[in-house]
Amino acid sequence: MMSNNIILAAQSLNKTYGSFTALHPTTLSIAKGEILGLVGKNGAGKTTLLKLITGQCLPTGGELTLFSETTPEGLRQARQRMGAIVETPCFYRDMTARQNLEYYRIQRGIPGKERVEAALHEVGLRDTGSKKFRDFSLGMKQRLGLALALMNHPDFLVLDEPINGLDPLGIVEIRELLLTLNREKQITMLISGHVLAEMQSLATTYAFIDGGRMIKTMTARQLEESYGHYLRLVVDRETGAAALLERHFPDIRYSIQPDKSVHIYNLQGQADEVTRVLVGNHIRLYSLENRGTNLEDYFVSLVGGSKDV
Ligand SMILES: Nc1ncnc2c1ncn2[C@@H]1O[C@H](COP(=O)(O)OP(=O)(O)OP(=O)(O)O)[C@@H](O)[C@H]1O
Repeated sequence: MMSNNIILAAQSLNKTYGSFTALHPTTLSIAKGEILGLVGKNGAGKTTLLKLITGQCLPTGGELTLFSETTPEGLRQARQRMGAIVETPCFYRDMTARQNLEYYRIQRGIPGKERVEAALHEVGLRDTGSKKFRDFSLGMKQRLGLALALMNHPDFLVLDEPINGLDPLGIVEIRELLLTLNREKQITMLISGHVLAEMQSLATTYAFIDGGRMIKTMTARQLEESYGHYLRLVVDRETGAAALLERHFPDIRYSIQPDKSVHIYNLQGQADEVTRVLVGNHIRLYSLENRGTNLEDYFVSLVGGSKDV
């Protein structure tokens, strides 16, 4: 009997097109509340896996369990609890955000006109008024797709490359929005992407796929540790500095090296704050540097070849 905590379980799930294997037998599970980042280069098989999950294509073999359901009828019902954007939804260029969502609400038989308003509110598009879809920025288009996926109050969101093509600000906005949905509405997520760094601070678990094969899964913490990025500090009193930092950053993970330098594994984005705390407390800071491999280089070391195709 599968735990209720498991939203999705794939067991040797695979897909071939004639003699071509788009997805080799894949085993994967997603627990409630998780944000799984499915990372792979173009053509790696991400969309194929997502389509098998959403029911947009049928597996050649293996088993899929969604919300503890495995039969075709059970899966159909389980998918009612999902929201997905796999392949960009076809919105009407000459209609507004509201008109587009209302169209799909009726098409999909989702009861309650207020769902449109609520979904627009959730993605921050309530004030787009009479602006037509054709005049939307890419970020707004992604948000509208997300609003569509949210209209049926899903417990599980499946999003194919929601961050692809966005500018840095757009990336931050979508990431914040997805994190809010995950935290406030406890929506479990499966998100694909081909740039590992864009998934950072979003995914709680990573699954790396290449050439149709799932090559590795790891938690965000394991990723952080294994790609070996850290802040290296050299100070006059290393143990005093460490104790001080522990008080200011309760989640800090560090080690003191034989050469007395301090390596901090999880505060890369807070180097200024670390400096301020040390200097403000009369610790002499001789040097502070960001060290280690770049995240995308680590990705290439996992999957091989160029960073992108
Ligand atoms: N209907 C199909 N018939 C034959 N081959 C297909 C079909 N759909 C996908 N493929 C092939 O399966 C492989 C995996 O494709 P998939 O779309 O899953 O990759 P992806 O990782 O999502 O890449 P992208 O980011 O480009 O969408 C590709 O080589 C693709 O050409």
